[in-house]
Amino acid sequence: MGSTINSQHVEDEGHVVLFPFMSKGHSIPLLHLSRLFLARRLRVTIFTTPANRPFVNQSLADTSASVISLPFPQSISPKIPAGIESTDKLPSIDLFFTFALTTGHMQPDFERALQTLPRVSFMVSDAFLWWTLDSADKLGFPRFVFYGCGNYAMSVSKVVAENRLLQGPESDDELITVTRFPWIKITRKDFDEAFTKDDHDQPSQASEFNMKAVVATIRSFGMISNSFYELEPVFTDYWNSECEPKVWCVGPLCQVAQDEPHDDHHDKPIWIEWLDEKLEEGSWVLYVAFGTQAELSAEQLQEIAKGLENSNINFLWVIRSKGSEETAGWDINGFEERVNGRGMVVKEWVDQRRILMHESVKGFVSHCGWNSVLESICAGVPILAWPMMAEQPLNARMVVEEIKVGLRVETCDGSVKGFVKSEGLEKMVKELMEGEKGEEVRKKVKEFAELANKAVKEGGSSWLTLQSLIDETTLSSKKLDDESGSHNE
Ligand SMILES: O=c1ccn([C@@H]2O[C@H](COP(=O)(O)OP(=O)(O)O[C@H]3O[C@H](CO)[C@@H](O)[C@H](O)[C@H]3O)[C@@H](O)[C@H]2O)c(=O)[nH]1
Repeated sequence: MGSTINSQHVEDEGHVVLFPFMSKGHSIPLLHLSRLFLARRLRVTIFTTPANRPFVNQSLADTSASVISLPFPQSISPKIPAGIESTDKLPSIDLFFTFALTTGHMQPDFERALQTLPRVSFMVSDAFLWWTLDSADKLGFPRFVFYGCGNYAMSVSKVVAENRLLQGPESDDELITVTRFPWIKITRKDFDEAFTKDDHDQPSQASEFNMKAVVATIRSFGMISNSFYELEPVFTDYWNSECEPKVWCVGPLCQVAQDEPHDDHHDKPIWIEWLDEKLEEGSWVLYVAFGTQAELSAEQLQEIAKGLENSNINFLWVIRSKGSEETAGWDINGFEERVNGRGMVVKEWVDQRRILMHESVKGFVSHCGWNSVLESICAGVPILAWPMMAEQPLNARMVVEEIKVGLRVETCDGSVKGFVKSEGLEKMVKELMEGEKGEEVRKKVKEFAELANKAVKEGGSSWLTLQSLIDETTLSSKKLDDESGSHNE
């Protein structure tokens, strides 16, 4: 799947337009998906914005994908600082909905650009770019919605919303049975406050945005899920028998990168060298990282440092590069000196998948962003689940309670997104790396790693699903061409 695709080899079997949402967690999987389309001989055009273009270009440098950037309409929302075109660069995640709603102003430019392209067979655009459905409708091609999350989170959220389950209990921590899946219990805290505290007389930006995304999803041709059937069959079957539109599981998309070669002589960051040393010593390493969006307070960072230091476990901790202000207020240098040799702190962008695949890495403290969950599963590394926002609490339930490939960090008040004291982290880190429960989840995650690998190989469930998606859409597009007598350029 990770083979080099160059323009000479691509035959024009159809043309797909991709429009990823402007955040790393949403763009990375769609960039992987574009490689799969290229490998199936489709022409690929990707839309982005000027500030995101270098990342897209770099990710697809060895391919024939065309990249088009449209201006980001920053002037519409002066609260968004000039030059910020990605949610992971926003000064605060509180600006998320302003940012997401602003993207709607890109529609006229998007449609003008689409009109200059060869006939489009179909489009895949992020669920957060709801307005792209209208553009596809106007220009007469089907739109697939890309949801960055898994089918468990999608299905549970749908059942909870439809049955108004969050409105019942008095306390935010009270367990609520998810009626359609009665073995699953959630709390109000598993969901973002933006959605649970809405005032009906004055709908929030969050509910306005949510409504637009949901309505556009229902009207779309299909949904593309970064998951594989064997990971969550109950929830995929539920969706495809009781909900619309159909979901097509074509993941885990991170597997696309599995065969990408690393030039170890010229491309070996110090943290990989450090992991190599640990492997030579025969020591295991815990990887600690919380994705590209999570905002941790200085106090929380301090407790993490203390917990890791006291655990006596080797660790590699990646702190978001944006966060120099996040690390203010605690003595990171003193900490690094004290754990020298046993722990490493990195404040740069890393190749997370490469770290997880390293043989020395045997555990992952993760916020349970869906990409991190999949990357950990594919690498056969068990997770210490520490959800922080968005659908991460549901992903954490899936990881710990449903497929049992991880344990949960201990919050000091027992609540889903509560503060974690150093003792709660230390205890669970030791359990994950050295305890019996850790051993059980390590065994289980390796079973899923094998299933993930099979799913994307030729003849596997995701491989076949992708083929049927392409067949269905490109055949109908060709039929339209034949009927109208037009041709692809
Ligand atoms: O230094 C870094 C930091 C991140 N990553 C990659 O960036 C992605 C991060 O994605 P994810 O783990 O899903 O975390 P978020 O960035 O927090 O993702 C957002 O998007 C996800 C997909 O919709 C949601 O599941 C999350 O809740 C939401 O916060 C992963 O592929 C990581 O491998 C790197 O490669 N290097």
